[in-house]
Amino acid sequence: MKSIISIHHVSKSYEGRTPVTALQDISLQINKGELFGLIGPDGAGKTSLFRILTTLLLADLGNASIDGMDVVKDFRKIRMYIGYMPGRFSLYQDLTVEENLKFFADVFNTTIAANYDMISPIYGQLAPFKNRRAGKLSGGMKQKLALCCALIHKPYILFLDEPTTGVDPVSRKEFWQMLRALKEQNITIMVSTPYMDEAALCDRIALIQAGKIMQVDTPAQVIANYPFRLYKAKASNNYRLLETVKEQDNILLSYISGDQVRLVFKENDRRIDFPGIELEEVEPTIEDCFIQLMKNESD
Ligand SMILES: Nc1ncnc2c1ncn2[C@@H]1O[C@H](COP(=O)(O)OP(=O)(O)OP(=O)(O)O)[C@@H](O)[C@H]1O
Repeated sequence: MKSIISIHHVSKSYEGRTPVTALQDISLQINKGELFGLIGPDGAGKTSLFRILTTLLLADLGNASIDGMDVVKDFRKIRMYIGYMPGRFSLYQDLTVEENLKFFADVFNTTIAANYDMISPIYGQLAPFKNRRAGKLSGGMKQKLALCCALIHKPYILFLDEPTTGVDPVSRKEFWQMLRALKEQNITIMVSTPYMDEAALCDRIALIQAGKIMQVDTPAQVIANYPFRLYKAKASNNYRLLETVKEQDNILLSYISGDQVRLVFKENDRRIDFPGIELEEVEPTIEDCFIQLMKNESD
């Protein structure tokens, strides 16, 4: 498959009293038409990578290209073909829905009418509120408007930085349906998220932590690559259970996930010195894979 976003050995640090290494030797290829997820917690380096790819920040080392255009030399050209939705949607709070959209259309020397077909399925939901100021919209509505603004010049590559952070679960679900529909129109989408459950909705994902890519694969293959048998345990007090198992030498991994403790045993010794626990083998989730890879990196 043809790659449309190519990243080669990109590194980025920020100077300051405490210098921060935000990206360490990142290499990635994103294929044409892919819905690609960059999955990682706050501070992992997602925004830094997005800003380098959208020509807003220079890498210290390495290079990247968008559809054959270099992010440094060809930055003007790239900006015409990409759409970027930054984290914390960059809307003008005092402008109305329609004024925001018109502003972004003007920036790209186009009009809402000329590109209405591109945004109509999403803008249709916003139309009843077109005279409302952006600052008075709900999180889900802001998110839809920000997506329309990123799409108004008909880009064929979209960069969406944490578009679902702080948005309610229903809007999150709707948003992913919109992304699927955009993918059907042959738009390549690179999207970042700290929500591990959203990883399953991508064609391929990169798991990023502390500026390093730990694994790149399809969500199903990331799960298939999990190297251990994983168990869930429930007890009357999960925190006490966790403290107990951390003292035991037959436990390789232990952490709380939701209402249970997740456990990986060394070899086959499944002894737990805690009364009345229920133990059951489970399929790993992307979050389990992430935690295991993080542990690998720190060992
Ligand atoms: N302008 C800056 N100056 C100094 N440090 C920075 C700057 N921008 C980001 N960082 C630091 O670089 C690291 C990576 O930040 P980045 O914003 O790229 O990560 P992220 O995964 O997008 O996280 P978040 O969701 O919190 O923005 C973090 O430790 C962050 O504090």
